[in-house]
Amino acid sequence: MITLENILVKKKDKTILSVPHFSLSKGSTCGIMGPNGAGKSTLLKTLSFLERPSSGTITFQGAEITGSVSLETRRHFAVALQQSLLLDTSVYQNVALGLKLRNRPKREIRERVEFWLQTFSISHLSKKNALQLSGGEAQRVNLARAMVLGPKVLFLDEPFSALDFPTKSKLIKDLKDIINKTETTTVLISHDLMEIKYFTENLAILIDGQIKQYGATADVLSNPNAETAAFIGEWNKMLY
Ligand SMILES: Nc1ncnc2c1ncn2[C@@H]1O[C@H](COP(=O)(O)OP(=O)(O)OP(=O)(O)O)[C@@H](O)[C@H]1O
Repeated sequence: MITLENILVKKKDKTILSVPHFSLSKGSTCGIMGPNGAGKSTLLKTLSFLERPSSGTITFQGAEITGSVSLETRRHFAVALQQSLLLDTSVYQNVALGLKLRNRPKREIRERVEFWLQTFSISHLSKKNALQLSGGEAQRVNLARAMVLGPKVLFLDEPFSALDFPTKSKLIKDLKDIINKTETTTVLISHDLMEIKYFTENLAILIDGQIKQYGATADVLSNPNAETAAFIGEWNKMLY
């Protein structure tokens, strides 16, 4: 789906991301874990074309993306962050906004918004102001707002980290079901091993701007290499 080759991202002459090769297969769920400042958000911004690398090649669905990214390509991606950044209007309008900006017909907007409000179990909040929601409700609206656009790739940067355990586990389960059904390729940055273990098929361990291990999540966690073990080792042993 997306391939990176010889990617370097430099900030103020310092290399903060160096990825010789990375590929994300269609319909997969990929976790990214690593210490604070390792470059996880930078990798996510590079994969989602929000930030252009200093050098290297990015391929999307077999076509190399050079120069500026077309609006059409950008529209295949959706990003949800830890902070839901909702607008001061109703839940319905927040979810409808992206479709309105794409000039979709009114009837289609209504049908799609209603479908996604229902799918995320937030239909009852439709008329409520989005700034008056709990953290869990706001994150559901945030994810509905992303999924209503029918993205091919969904990028999630710690979307569950501010939620309490029951709220988080219910949302993760619902989102996993949705992603499986829609076969949406998904990238999840998380610091939570349980989240990663439940949600992702593949896992990349990023340390000091480099991917130190990448493979099936179960393999990476059960057979960590020395660098992965030094990062997650004790925690992994305590939990599993
Ligand atoms: N605009 C910038 N200018 C200079 N340095 C930057 C800039 N953006 C990021 N960095 C640096 O790049 C490194 C990687 O940042 P990034 O946000 O990608 O890490 P991260 O793994 O997502 O961190 P965290 O887990 O704390 O969110 C950090 O050392 C950060 O300080």
